[in-house]
Amino acid sequence: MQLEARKIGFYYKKNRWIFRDLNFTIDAGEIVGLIGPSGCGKTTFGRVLSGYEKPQEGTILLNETPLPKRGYQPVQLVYQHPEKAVNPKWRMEKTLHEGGEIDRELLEVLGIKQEWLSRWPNELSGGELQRFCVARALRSNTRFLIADEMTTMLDAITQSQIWHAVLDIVKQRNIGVLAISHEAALLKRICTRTLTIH
Ligand SMILES: Nc1ncnc2c1ncn2[C@@H]1O[C@H](COP(=O)(O)OP(=O)(O)OP(=O)(O)O)[C@@H](O)[C@H]1O
Repeated sequence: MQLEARKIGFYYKKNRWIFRDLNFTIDAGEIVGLIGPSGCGKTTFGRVLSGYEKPQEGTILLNETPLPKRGYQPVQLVYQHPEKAVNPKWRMEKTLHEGGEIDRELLEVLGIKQEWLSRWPNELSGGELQRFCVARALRSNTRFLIADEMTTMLDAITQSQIWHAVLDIVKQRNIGVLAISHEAALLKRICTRTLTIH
């Protein structure tokens, strides 16, 4: 299984390219770091790679096939602000169901307590909420995970617990991960290779 960005170009404002002619490939089971200065386009790249934004040029291919237009997306994105990624009017159980059948074992690995399922998002800490976003993203048919500053706002212990769980799961399921982060030390610890955007 391979996720490929082939000659992609993207802009928000006509002809003001954020990137162009960009090629990138990640294989199943790889954990690739992406680092670079603020504003260089890392988040934009993650959004294009996961199918949230459509590039003006080039294609995103999963095993040589374009990403599905609808239905469950095999490339999942988890970003920095879990509070913006969940519906504030849904209890956590419903949010989890958005990702399909609830996998109890996954919840346990991620340290999600049963009693949190009946809570509203604003009744959880940032770290607790992020665990739900990770669980929702790691449904059984997820093949690649884009983790965009996934643990940046969390304390060191929570950061380490979440990454520990994620690395366990992706290893078991041979999921590829693109980890976007400002933290070179974190990327050095978890990644098989790291790319730097200048
Ligand atoms: N929705 C948008 N509309 C217009 N311009 C945008 C939009 N989102 C981002 N940009 C611009 O695109 C450029 C790349 O932004 P992006 O968020 O991808 O960078 P980044 O490398 O992830 O930055 P950071 O490390 O600060 O998160 C920036 O100049 C930003 O101002």
